[in-house]
Amino acid sequence: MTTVSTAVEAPHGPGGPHAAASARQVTKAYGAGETRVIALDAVDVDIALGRFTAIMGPSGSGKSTLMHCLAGLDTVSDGRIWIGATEITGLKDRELTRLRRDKIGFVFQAFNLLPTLNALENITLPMDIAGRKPDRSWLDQVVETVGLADRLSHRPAQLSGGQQQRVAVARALASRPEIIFGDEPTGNLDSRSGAELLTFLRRSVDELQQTIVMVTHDPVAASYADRVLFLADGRIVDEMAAPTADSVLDRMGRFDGKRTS
Ligand SMILES: Nc1ncnc2c1ncn2[C@@H]1O[C@H](COP(=O)(O)OP(=O)(O)OP(=O)(O)O)[C@@H](O)[C@H]1O
Repeated sequence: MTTVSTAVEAPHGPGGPHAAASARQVTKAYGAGETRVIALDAVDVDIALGRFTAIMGPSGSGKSTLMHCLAGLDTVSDGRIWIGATEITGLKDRELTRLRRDKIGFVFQAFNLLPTLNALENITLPMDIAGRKPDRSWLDQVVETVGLADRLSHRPAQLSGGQQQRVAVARALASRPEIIFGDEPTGNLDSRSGAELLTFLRRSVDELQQTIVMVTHDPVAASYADRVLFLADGRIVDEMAAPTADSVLDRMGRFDGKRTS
């Protein structure tokens, strides 16, 4: 671990120039007294820039909590978090909202598309709301990458679940966020649509240099990542580079007596 910089304006966070996000000694506790739960226990992690990272672990191990804290959707009880060079712990609500809007993309299980807008309008909606003009050539590249070029004028109801989720991914990619967080983004998809979506996420990393962090229970989904972080009881207990579905399944099997979904 490198020395933790205290300057908010530092050119990079404590993980160095190749970290898109970093956590240092992050603890998250819910409740108080006898019902107090330590969801994250002094977690240190760096999320590699331009890479695809999966977060796995048994149910209740703290995966969603870690992702929500890294993405500034939840506050930490202790410790510090950076997105790129910007420390987000301690930011005021308004600054955090702006940072999330400008630097972070989200893909959740629910697609959250507006039914009255077509695919293209849904993709550009967050930028329209922010008053930003989409970069046309980038948008074309994103639409091409996620394979939606011939579906742009369709409304969500005219698209399959997999296509709707691809619109949600394109929406996350459109503003070129520094980092995209996905919470079980393939959770509601059949296996074919899920595989398609994971291929698109992989391509956005390989071809568009996107940084992606994805929480998943599925070893096949995790095998699309460059690196898997394994959480247990609120701590990162292991990690794996170049994962395969079998190697991830094998590692998950060693969480003795714990449910994995
Ligand atoms: N809002 C909350 N209030 C109280 N406890 C919470 C809250 N959110 C999470 N927890 C607890 O924190 C721990 C970690 O939860 P978290 O949702 O991060 O786990 P997870 O690994 O994502 O689980 P799953 O795989 O089941 O989605 C669990 O013990 C959970 O019960």
